Amino acid sequence: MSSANVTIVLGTQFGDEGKGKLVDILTESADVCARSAGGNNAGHTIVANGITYDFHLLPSGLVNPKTVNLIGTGVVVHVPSLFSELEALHAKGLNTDGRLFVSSRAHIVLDLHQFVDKLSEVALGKAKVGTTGKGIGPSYSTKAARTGLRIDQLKPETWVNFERHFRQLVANYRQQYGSLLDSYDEEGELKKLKELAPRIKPLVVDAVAWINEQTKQKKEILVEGANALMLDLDYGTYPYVTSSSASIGGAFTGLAISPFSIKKIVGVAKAYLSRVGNGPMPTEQLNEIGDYLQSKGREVGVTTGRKRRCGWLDLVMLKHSTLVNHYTSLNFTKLDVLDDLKEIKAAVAYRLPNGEVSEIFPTNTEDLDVIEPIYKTFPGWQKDTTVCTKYDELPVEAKEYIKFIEEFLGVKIESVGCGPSRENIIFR
Ligand SMILES: Nc1nc2c(ncn2[C@@H]2O[C@H](COP(=O)(O)OP(=O)(O)OP(=O)(O)O)[C@@H](O)[C@H]2O)c(=O)[nH]1
Ligand SMILES: O=P(O)(O)OC[C@H]1O[C@@H](n2cnc3c(O)ncnc32)[C@H](O)[C@@H]1O
Ligand SMILES: N[C@@H](CC(=O)O)C(=O)O
Ligand SMILES: [Mg+2]
Repeated sequence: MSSANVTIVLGTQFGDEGKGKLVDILTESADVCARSAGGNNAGHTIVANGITYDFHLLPSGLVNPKTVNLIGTGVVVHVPSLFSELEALHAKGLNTDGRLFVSSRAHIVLDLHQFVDKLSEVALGKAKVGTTGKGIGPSYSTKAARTGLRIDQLKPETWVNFERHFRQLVANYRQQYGSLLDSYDEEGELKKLKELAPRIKPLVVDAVAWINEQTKQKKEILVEGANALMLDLDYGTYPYVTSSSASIGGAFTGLAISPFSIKKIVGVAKAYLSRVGNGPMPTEQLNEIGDYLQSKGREVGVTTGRKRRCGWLDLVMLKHSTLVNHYTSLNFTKLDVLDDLKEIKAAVAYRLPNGEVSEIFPTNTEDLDVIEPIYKTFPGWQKDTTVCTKYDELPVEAKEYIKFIEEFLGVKIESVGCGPSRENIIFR
Protein backbone atom coordinates (compact mmCIF):
# COMPACT_ATOMS: atom_id res chain seq x y z
CA MET A 1 0.00 0.00 0.00
CA SER A 2 1.32 3.49 -0.87
CA SER A 3 1.79 6.22 1.75
CA ALA A 4 -0.51 9.26 1.91
CA ASN A 5 1.18 11.69 -0.47
CA VAL A 6 -1.79 13.22 -2.33
CA THR A 7 -3.74 16.41 -1.55
CA ILE A 8 -6.79 17.10 -3.72
CA VAL A 9 -8.18 20.61 -4.18
CA LEU A 10 -11.76 20.77 -5.49
CA GLY A 11 -14.28 23.49 -6.29
CA THR A 12 -17.35 23.16 -4.07
CA GLN A 13 -19.77 25.49 -5.89
CA PHE A 14 -20.00 26.70 -9.53
CA GLY A 15 -16.28 27.32 -10.04
CA ASP A 16 -14.18 30.45 -9.59
CA GLU A 17 -13.96 29.92 -5.84
CA GLY A 18 -10.25 30.74 -5.96
CA LYS A 19 -8.78 27.26 -6.42
CA GLY A 20 -5.87 28.65 -8.45
CA LYS A 21 -4.66 30.78 -5.55
CA LEU A 22 -4.81 27.92 -3.04
CA VAL A 23 -3.08 25.54 -5.44
CA ASP A 24 -0.34 28.10 -5.97
CA ILE A 25 0.17 28.39 -2.19
CA LEU A 26 0.08 24.63 -1.62
CA THR A 27 2.58 23.90 -4.40
CA GLU A 28 5.25 25.37 -2.13
CA SER A 29 5.22 22.01 -0.39
CA ALA A 30 4.33 19.88 -3.43
CA ASP A 31 6.68 18.22 -5.90
CA VAL A 32 3.96 17.57 -8.48
CA CYS A 33 0.83 19.48 -9.50
CA ALA A 34 -1.61 17.52 -11.65
CA ARG A 35 -4.81 18.51 -13.44
CA SER A 36 -7.33 15.67 -13.55
CA ALA A 37 -10.30 16.90 -15.63
CA GLY A 38 -11.75 19.71 -17.73
CA GLY A 39 -9.88 21.72 -20.32
CA ASN A 40 -9.30 25.34 -21.17
CA ASN A 41 -12.85 26.18 -20.08
CA ALA A 42 -11.28 26.68 -16.64
CA GLY A 43 -9.74 29.99 -15.76
CA HIS A 44 -7.82 30.89 -12.65
CA THR A 45 -6.20 34.15 -11.80
CA ILE A 46 -3.13 33.88 -9.62
CA VAL A 47 -1.41 36.90 -8.16
CA ALA A 48 2.16 35.98 -7.17
CA ASN A 49 5.19 38.21 -6.59
CA GLY A 50 3.20 41.17 -7.90
CA ILE A 51 2.52 39.46 -11.24
CA THR A 52 -0.97 38.38 -12.33
CA TYR A 53 -1.11 35.08 -14.22
CA ASP A 54 -4.14 33.67 -16.02
CA PHE A 55 -4.31 29.89 -16.27
CA HIS A 56 -6.75 27.87 -18.32
CA LEU A 57 -5.49 24.47 -19.40
CA LEU A 58 -2.10 24.44 -17.73
CA PRO A 59 -1.70 23.38 -14.10
CA SER A 60 -1.27 26.31 -11.69
CA GLY A 61 1.81 24.60 -10.21
CA LEU A 62 3.84 26.08 -13.06
CA VAL A 63 4.11 29.32 -11.05
CA ASN A 64 6.39 27.54 -8.59
CA PRO A 65 9.79 26.91 -10.25
CA LYS A 66 10.31 23.71 -8.22
CA THR A 67 7.02 22.03 -9.15
CA VAL A 68 6.63 19.53 -11.97
CA ASN A 69 3.21 19.55 -13.65
CA LEU A 70 0.99 16.99 -15.34
CA ILE A 71 -2.02 17.38 -17.59
CA GLY A 72 -3.78 14.13 -16.72
CA THR A 73 -5.71 11.56 -18.73
CA GLY A 74 -9.10 13.02 -17.78
CA VAL A 75 -8.26 16.41 -19.28
CA VAL A 76 -9.17 17.40 -22.85
CA VAL A 77 -6.41 19.30 -24.61
CA HIS A 78 -6.69 21.95 -27.32
CA VAL A 79 -3.10 21.71 -28.51
CA PRO A 80 -2.71 25.23 -30.02
CA SER A 81 -4.11 26.73 -26.80
CA LEU A 82 -1.62 24.73 -24.73
CA PHE A 83 1.25 26.36 -26.60
CA SER A 84 -0.22 29.87 -26.62
CA GLU A 85 -0.81 29.66 -22.87
CA LEU A 86 2.76 28.48 -22.35
CA GLU A 87 4.04 31.36 -24.47
CA ALA A 88 2.03 33.85 -22.38
CA LEU A 89 3.67 32.48 -19.22
CA HIS A 90 7.14 32.67 -20.81
CA ALA A 91 6.43 36.31 -21.76
CA LYS A 92 5.85 36.98 -18.04
CA GLY A 93 9.26 35.49 -17.22
CA LEU A 94 8.25 31.98 -16.12
CA ASN A 95 10.55 29.17 -17.16
CA THR A 96 8.59 25.97 -17.73
CA ASP A 97 11.36 23.86 -19.29
CA GLY A 98 11.16 20.22 -18.19
CA ARG A 99 8.24 20.98 -15.85
CA LEU A 100 5.23 20.16 -17.99
CA PHE A 101 4.01 16.72 -19.06
CA VAL A 102 0.85 15.60 -20.84
CA SER A 103 -0.85 12.22 -20.57
CA SER A 104 -0.67 10.20 -23.77
CA ARG A 105 -4.26 9.09 -23.11
CA ALA A 106 -5.74 12.59 -22.81
CA HIS A 107 -8.20 13.43 -25.57
CA ILE A 108 -7.62 16.21 -28.09
CA VAL A 109 -10.01 19.14 -28.48
CA LEU A 110 -10.14 20.17 -32.13
CA ASP A 111 -11.14 23.57 -33.51
CA LEU A 112 -13.93 21.45 -34.96
CA HIS A 113 -15.18 20.61 -31.46
CA GLN A 114 -15.22 24.34 -30.67
CA PHE A 115 -17.13 24.99 -33.87
CA VAL A 116 -19.69 22.32 -32.94
CA ASP A 117 -19.92 23.66 -29.36
CA LYS A 118 -21.11 27.00 -30.74
CA LEU A 119 -23.53 25.35 -33.20
CA SER A 120 -25.06 23.25 -30.40
CA GLU A 121 -25.62 26.33 -28.29
CA VAL A 122 -27.38 28.10 -31.16
CA ALA A 123 -29.55 25.02 -31.69
CA LEU A 124 -30.59 25.04 -28.02
CA GLY A 125 -31.81 28.64 -28.31
CA LYS A 126 -33.17 29.91 -25.00
CA ALA A 127 -32.26 26.62 -23.31
CA LYS A 128 -28.56 27.02 -24.11
CA VAL A 129 -26.09 25.98 -21.43
CA GLY A 130 -23.98 29.11 -21.76
CA THR A 131 -20.79 27.14 -22.37
CA THR A 132 -17.38 28.71 -22.65
CA GLY A 133 -17.32 27.74 -26.35
CA LYS A 134 -14.03 25.88 -25.88
CA GLY A 135 -15.29 22.61 -27.39
CA ILE A 136 -15.38 20.79 -24.05
CA GLY A 137 -18.79 19.09 -24.42
CA PRO A 138 -18.18 17.91 -28.01
CA SER A 139 -14.71 16.63 -27.14
CA TYR A 140 -15.94 14.54 -24.19
CA SER A 141 -18.82 13.41 -26.44
CA THR A 142 -16.51 12.02 -29.12
CA LYS A 143 -14.44 10.43 -26.35
CA ALA A 144 -17.55 8.64 -25.05
CA ALA A 145 -18.66 7.78 -28.60
CA ARG A 146 -15.24 6.20 -29.18
CA THR A 147 -14.50 8.39 -32.19
CA GLY A 148 -12.19 10.88 -30.43
CA LEU A 149 -8.47 11.41 -30.95
CA ARG A 150 -5.90 10.99 -28.19
CA ILE A 151 -2.66 12.89 -27.64
CA ASP A 152 -0.69 9.70 -28.28
CA GLN A 153 -1.97 9.63 -31.87
CA LEU A 154 -0.48 13.05 -32.62
CA LYS A 155 2.99 11.76 -33.52
CA PRO A 156 5.03 12.74 -36.59
CA GLU A 157 6.02 9.09 -37.20
CA THR A 158 2.40 7.90 -37.37
CA TRP A 159 0.98 11.02 -39.00
CA VAL A 160 -0.79 9.05 -41.74
CA ASN A 161 -2.89 7.24 -39.16
CA PHE A 162 -3.69 10.47 -37.32
CA GLU A 163 -4.82 12.10 -40.55
CA ARG A 164 -7.06 9.14 -41.38
CA HIS A 165 -8.80 9.22 -37.96
CA PHE A 166 -9.05 13.01 -38.08
CA ARG A 167 -10.72 12.95 -41.52
CA GLN A 168 -13.15 10.26 -40.33
CA LEU A 169 -14.13 12.42 -37.35
CA VAL A 170 -14.68 15.43 -39.61
CA ALA A 171 -16.74 13.30 -42.00
CA ASN A 172 -18.93 12.09 -39.10
CA TYR A 173 -19.62 15.66 -38.07
CA ARG A 174 -20.24 16.79 -41.67
CA GLN A 175 -22.85 14.07 -41.99
CA GLN A 176 -24.56 15.40 -38.90
CA TYR A 177 -24.27 19.15 -39.49
CA GLY A 178 -24.16 19.41 -43.32
CA SER A 179 -23.65 22.92 -44.69
CA LEU A 180 -23.41 24.40 -41.19
CA LEU A 181 -19.80 23.19 -41.22
CA ASP A 182 -18.99 24.81 -44.59
CA SER A 183 -16.85 27.52 -43.02
CA TYR A 184 -14.86 25.05 -40.88
CA ASP A 185 -11.27 24.97 -42.18
CA GLU A 186 -10.39 21.25 -42.20
CA GLU A 187 -7.12 21.63 -44.11
CA GLY A 188 -6.03 24.58 -41.98
CA GLU A 189 -6.58 22.65 -38.75
CA LEU A 190 -4.75 19.60 -40.05
CA LYS A 191 -1.78 21.71 -41.16
CA LYS A 192 -1.58 23.42 -37.75
CA LEU A 193 -1.67 20.08 -35.91
CA LYS A 194 1.06 18.67 -38.20
CA GLU A 195 3.27 21.59 -37.21
CA LEU A 196 2.53 21.10 -33.50
CA ALA A 197 3.02 17.31 -33.45
CA PRO A 198 6.84 17.47 -33.02
CA ARG A 199 6.44 20.18 -30.36
CA ILE A 200 4.05 18.22 -28.15
CA LYS A 201 5.93 14.92 -28.50
CA PRO A 202 8.61 15.65 -25.86
CA LEU A 203 5.92 16.54 -23.32
CA VAL A 204 3.94 13.30 -23.71
CA VAL A 205 4.20 10.60 -21.04
CA ASP A 206 2.43 7.42 -20.10
CA ALA A 207 0.77 9.05 -17.11
CA VAL A 208 -0.04 5.74 -15.41
CA ALA A 209 3.62 4.84 -15.13
CA TRP A 210 4.56 8.48 -14.50
CA ILE A 211 2.24 9.12 -11.53
CA ASN A 212 3.00 5.76 -9.96
CA GLU A 213 6.72 6.48 -10.23
CA GLN A 214 6.20 9.82 -8.46
CA THR A 215 4.44 8.00 -5.63
CA LYS A 216 7.17 5.36 -5.50
CA GLN A 217 9.71 8.16 -5.12
CA LYS A 218 7.57 9.55 -2.25
CA LYS A 219 6.84 12.82 -4.06
CA GLU A 220 4.11 15.05 -2.69
CA ILE A 221 1.31 15.30 -5.27
CA LEU A 222 -1.23 18.08 -5.45
CA VAL A 223 -4.31 17.48 -7.58
CA GLU A 224 -5.78 20.65 -9.01
CA GLY A 225 -9.50 20.24 -9.61
CA ALA A 226 -10.99 22.44 -12.30
CA ASN A 227 -14.57 23.74 -12.60
CA ALA A 228 -16.55 22.53 -9.56
CA LEU A 229 -18.99 20.07 -8.03
CA MET A 230 -22.14 21.93 -9.09
CA LEU A 231 -20.84 21.80 -12.70
CA ASP A 232 -20.09 18.07 -12.44
CA LEU A 233 -21.73 15.95 -15.13
CA ASP A 234 -23.36 13.59 -12.61
CA TYR A 235 -23.85 15.65 -9.45
CA GLY A 236 -24.24 19.20 -10.75
CA THR A 237 -27.31 21.04 -12.02
CA TYR A 238 -27.67 18.84 -15.13
CA PRO A 239 -27.94 19.75 -18.01
CA TYR A 240 -26.42 23.10 -16.99
CA VAL A 241 -23.05 21.52 -16.26
CA THR A 242 -19.74 20.89 -17.91
CA SER A 243 -19.08 17.50 -19.53
CA SER A 244 -16.44 16.09 -17.22
CA SER A 245 -16.21 14.68 -13.74
CA ALA A 246 -15.34 17.74 -11.66
CA SER A 247 -15.95 15.77 -8.46
CA ILE A 248 -13.64 13.60 -6.38
CA GLY A 249 -14.25 10.71 -8.79
CA GLY A 250 -12.57 12.63 -11.61
CA ALA A 251 -9.34 12.78 -9.63
CA PHE A 252 -9.14 8.98 -9.73
CA THR A 253 -10.26 8.32 -13.28
CA GLY A 254 -8.23 11.27 -14.54
CA LEU A 255 -4.95 10.50 -12.80
CA ALA A 256 -4.71 6.84 -11.73
CA ILE A 257 -3.76 7.82 -8.20
CA SER A 258 -4.27 5.28 -5.46
CA PRO A 259 -7.33 5.81 -3.22
CA PHE A 260 -5.04 4.83 -0.34
CA SER A 261 -2.68 7.72 -1.09
CA ILE A 262 -5.14 10.51 -0.20
CA LYS A 263 -4.00 12.72 2.64
CA LYS A 264 -6.52 15.57 2.30
CA ILE A 265 -9.49 16.61 0.18
CA VAL A 266 -9.70 20.39 0.40
CA GLY A 267 -12.92 21.99 -0.82
CA VAL A 268 -12.64 25.60 -1.90
CA ALA A 269 -15.80 27.57 -1.04
CA LYS A 270 -16.46 31.21 -1.73
CA ALA A 271 -18.06 33.23 1.13
CA TYR A 272 -20.95 34.01 -1.22
CA LEU A 273 -21.97 32.41 -4.54
CA SER A 274 -21.21 33.11 -8.17
CA ARG A 275 -22.14 31.37 -11.38
CA VAL A 276 -21.17 32.04 -14.96
CA GLY A 277 -23.38 30.66 -17.70
CA ASN A 278 -27.00 29.56 -17.53
CA GLY A 279 -28.83 27.31 -15.12
CA PRO A 280 -30.52 27.62 -11.75
CA MET A 281 -29.06 29.57 -8.86
CA PRO A 282 -31.69 29.88 -6.11
CA THR A 283 -29.77 32.44 -4.05
CA GLU A 284 -28.94 34.74 -6.98
CA GLN A 285 -29.51 38.39 -6.08
CA LEU A 286 -30.74 40.37 -9.06
CA ASN A 287 -30.51 43.59 -7.08
CA GLU A 288 -27.97 45.94 -5.52
CA ILE A 289 -26.53 43.10 -3.37
CA GLY A 290 -25.76 41.06 -6.49
CA ASP A 291 -24.26 44.14 -8.17
CA TYR A 292 -22.16 44.88 -5.07
CA LEU A 293 -20.78 41.31 -4.90
CA GLN A 294 -20.08 41.31 -8.64
CA SER A 295 -18.14 44.55 -8.62
CA LYS A 296 -16.38 44.27 -5.22
CA GLY A 297 -15.54 40.61 -5.95
CA ARG A 298 -14.44 41.46 -9.51
CA GLU A 299 -16.57 38.60 -10.71
CA VAL A 300 -15.74 38.46 -14.40
CA GLY A 301 -15.01 35.19 -16.25
CA VAL A 302 -11.29 34.70 -16.89
CA THR A 303 -12.01 32.67 -20.02
CA THR A 304 -14.92 34.45 -21.68
CA GLY A 305 -15.02 37.84 -19.94
CA ARG A 306 -18.69 37.30 -19.01
CA LYS A 307 -19.98 38.91 -15.82
CA ARG A 308 -20.56 36.25 -13.17
CA ARG A 309 -24.02 36.09 -11.59
CA CYS A 310 -23.79 36.67 -7.82
CA GLY A 311 -25.81 35.89 -4.72
CA TRP A 312 -25.78 34.61 -1.15
CA LEU A 313 -24.03 31.49 0.03
CA ASP A 314 -26.21 28.41 -0.44
CA LEU A 315 -25.56 25.93 2.36
CA VAL A 316 -28.07 23.38 1.03
CA MET A 317 -25.97 23.20 -2.12
CA LEU A 318 -22.72 23.19 -0.17
CA LYS A 319 -23.97 20.31 1.98
CA HIS A 320 -24.78 18.34 -1.20
CA SER A 321 -21.28 19.13 -2.45
CA THR A 322 -19.79 17.93 0.85
CA LEU A 323 -21.77 14.69 0.76
CA VAL A 324 -20.40 13.91 -2.72
CA ASN A 325 -16.80 15.02 -2.32
CA HIS A 326 -16.16 14.20 1.37
CA TYR A 327 -13.99 17.25 2.05
CA THR A 328 -11.59 16.81 4.93
CA SER A 329 -11.38 20.62 5.27
CA LEU A 330 -12.45 23.80 3.50
CA ASN A 331 -10.65 26.88 2.23
CA PHE A 332 -13.19 29.71 2.65
CA THR A 333 -12.36 32.44 0.16
CA LYS A 334 -13.19 36.07 -0.57
CA LEU A 335 -14.43 36.83 2.94
CA ASP A 336 -13.16 40.40 2.40
CA VAL A 337 -15.76 40.91 -0.34
CA LEU A 338 -18.44 40.87 2.39
CA ASP A 339 -16.61 43.53 4.45
CA ASP A 340 -18.95 46.47 3.67
CA LEU A 341 -22.26 44.69 4.14
CA LYS A 342 -24.58 45.53 7.07
CA GLU A 343 -26.03 42.04 7.02
CA ILE A 344 -25.15 38.77 5.34
CA LYS A 345 -27.44 35.89 4.44
CA ALA A 346 -26.97 32.20 3.78
CA ALA A 347 -29.63 29.74 2.58
CA VAL A 348 -30.10 26.97 5.14
CA ALA A 349 -33.12 25.18 3.61
CA TYR A 350 -35.49 25.32 0.65
CA ARG A 351 -39.26 25.84 0.86
CA LEU A 352 -40.94 23.56 -1.69
CA PRO A 353 -44.05 24.67 -3.64
CA ASN A 354 -46.23 22.52 -1.32
CA GLY A 355 -44.95 24.46 1.70
CA GLU A 356 -42.64 21.70 2.96
CA VAL A 357 -39.16 22.66 4.14
CA SER A 358 -36.26 20.58 2.80
CA GLU A 359 -32.53 20.53 3.40
CA ILE A 360 -31.99 18.12 0.51
CA PHE A 361 -30.62 19.39 -2.79
CA PRO A 362 -33.11 18.30 -5.48
CA THR A 363 -32.18 15.99 -8.35
CA ASN A 364 -34.45 17.70 -10.85
CA THR A 365 -32.92 20.96 -11.95
CA GLU A 366 -36.34 22.41 -12.79
CA ASP A 367 -37.35 22.03 -9.12
CA LEU A 368 -34.69 24.63 -8.32
CA ASP A 369 -36.72 27.22 -10.25
CA VAL A 370 -39.72 26.81 -7.98
CA ILE A 371 -38.15 26.43 -4.53
CA GLU A 372 -37.70 29.41 -2.27
CA PRO A 373 -34.49 29.66 -0.25
CA ILE A 374 -34.92 30.04 3.51
CA TYR A 375 -32.20 32.33 4.80
CA LYS A 376 -30.40 32.77 8.07
CA THR A 377 -29.30 36.38 8.53
CA PHE A 378 -25.96 37.24 10.10
CA PRO A 379 -24.82 40.69 11.26
CA GLY A 380 -22.11 42.15 9.01
CA TRP A 381 -18.77 43.30 10.45
CA GLN A 382 -18.18 46.41 8.34
CA LYS A 383 -14.43 46.26 8.97
CA ASP A 384 -11.50 45.73 6.62
CA THR A 385 -10.43 42.08 6.80
CA THR A 386 -7.66 42.41 4.19
CA VAL A 387 -5.37 43.61 7.00
CA CYS A 388 -5.96 40.48 9.12
CA THR A 389 -3.10 38.02 9.24
CA LYS A 390 -4.26 35.78 12.11
CA TYR A 391 -7.59 34.08 12.70
CA ASP A 392 -8.03 35.90 16.03
CA GLU A 393 -7.76 39.26 14.24
CA LEU A 394 -10.92 38.59 12.21
CA PRO A 395 -14.00 40.51 13.43
CA VAL A 396 -16.14 38.51 15.86
CA GLU A 397 -19.10 38.60 13.43
CA ALA A 398 -16.94 37.04 10.69
CA LYS A 399 -15.87 34.27 13.07
CA GLU A 400 -19.53 33.64 13.98
CA TYR A 401 -20.39 33.31 10.26
CA ILE A 402 -17.54 30.84 9.78
CA LYS A 403 -18.46 28.84 12.89
CA PHE A 404 -22.07 28.46 11.75
CA ILE A 405 -20.96 27.16 8.33
CA GLU A 406 -18.54 24.67 9.87
CA GLU A 407 -21.27 23.33 12.16
CA PHE A 408 -23.86 23.18 9.37
CA LEU A 409 -21.53 21.22 7.09
CA GLY A 410 -19.61 19.28 9.71
CA VAL A 411 -16.33 20.27 8.04
CA LYS A 412 -13.57 22.44 9.45
CA ILE A 413 -12.69 25.69 7.67
CA GLU A 414 -8.94 25.38 7.74
CA SER A 415 -8.04 28.56 5.89
CA VAL A 416 -9.72 31.87 5.08
CA GLY A 417 -9.02 34.12 2.08
CA CYS A 418 -9.17 37.85 2.79
CA GLY A 419 -7.81 39.29 -0.46
CA PRO A 420 -6.53 38.20 -3.87
CA SER A 421 -2.81 37.90 -3.24
CA ARG A 422 -0.79 35.03 -1.77
CA GLU A 423 -0.36 36.91 1.49
CA ASN A 424 -4.11 37.34 2.00
CA ILE A 425 -4.78 33.93 3.47
CA ILE A 426 -5.12 32.90 7.10
CA PHE A 427 -4.34 29.32 8.08
CA ARG A 428 -5.79 28.32 11.43
N1 LIG B 1 -10.85 39.57 -2.89
C1 LIG B 1 -10.41 38.31 -2.95
N2 LIG B 1 -10.11 37.76 -4.13
C2 LIG B 1 -9.70 36.47 -4.15
C3 LIG B 1 -9.52 35.70 -2.99
N3 LIG B 1 -9.08 34.46 -3.35
C4 LIG B 1 -9.00 34.46 -4.70
N4 LIG B 1 -9.37 35.68 -5.17
C5 LIG B 1 -9.52 36.11 -6.58
O1 LIG B 1 -10.81 35.62 -6.94
C6 LIG B 1 -10.79 35.13 -8.26
C7 LIG B 1 -11.17 33.65 -8.24
O2 LIG B 1 -11.57 33.29 -9.51
P1 LIG B 1 -10.78 32.22 -10.40
O3 LIG B 1 -9.34 32.53 -10.46
O4 LIG B 1 -11.54 32.14 -11.66
O5 LIG B 1 -11.00 30.92 -9.49
P2 LIG B 1 -10.70 29.41 -9.76
O6 LIG B 1 -11.45 28.64 -8.73
O7 LIG B 1 -9.23 29.19 -9.73
O8 LIG B 1 -11.28 29.16 -11.21
P3 LIG B 1 -11.97 27.95 -12.06
O9 LIG B 1 -11.00 26.83 -12.23
O10 LIG B 1 -12.32 28.64 -13.35
O11 LIG B 1 -13.22 27.51 -11.37
C8 LIG B 1 -9.40 35.42 -8.79
O12 LIG B 1 -9.42 36.64 -9.46
C9 LIG B 1 -8.54 35.50 -7.53
O13 LIG B 1 -7.42 36.36 -7.66
C10 LIG B 1 -9.84 36.31 -1.72
O14 LIG B 1 -9.75 35.71 -0.67
N5 LIG B 1 -10.27 37.61 -1.78
O1 LIG C 1 -17.48 23.54 -19.80
P1 LIG C 1 -18.32 24.19 -20.82
O2 LIG C 1 -19.07 23.19 -21.65
O3 LIG C 1 -17.60 25.21 -21.64
O4 LIG C 1 -19.47 25.04 -20.04
C1 LIG C 1 -20.52 24.42 -19.30
C2 LIG C 1 -20.91 25.28 -18.10
O5 LIG C 1 -19.85 25.29 -17.18
C3 LIG C 1 -19.44 26.63 -16.92
N1 LIG C 1 -18.00 26.61 -16.68
C4 LIG C 1 -17.09 25.84 -17.31
N2 LIG C 1 -15.88 26.05 -16.78
C5 LIG C 1 -16.03 26.96 -15.80
C6 LIG C 1 -15.16 27.57 -14.88
O6 LIG C 1 -13.89 27.29 -14.87
N3 LIG C 1 -15.64 28.46 -14.01
C7 LIG C 1 -16.95 28.73 -14.00
N4 LIG C 1 -17.85 28.18 -14.83
C8 LIG C 1 -17.38 27.32 -15.73
C9 LIG C 1 -19.85 27.42 -18.13
O7 LIG C 1 -19.98 28.78 -17.86
C10 LIG C 1 -21.17 26.75 -18.45
O8 LIG C 1 -22.15 27.22 -17.58
N1 LIG D 1 -13.60 29.74 -16.30
C1 LIG D 1 -14.28 30.89 -16.54
C2 LIG D 1 -15.61 30.77 -17.18
C3 LIG D 1 -15.78 31.96 -18.09
O1 LIG D 1 -14.82 32.71 -18.27
O2 LIG D 1 -16.87 32.13 -18.64
C4 LIG D 1 -14.26 31.85 -15.38
O3 LIG D 1 -13.20 32.05 -14.84
O4 LIG D 1 -15.27 32.40 -15.01
MG1 LIG E 1 -12.27 30.57 -12.91
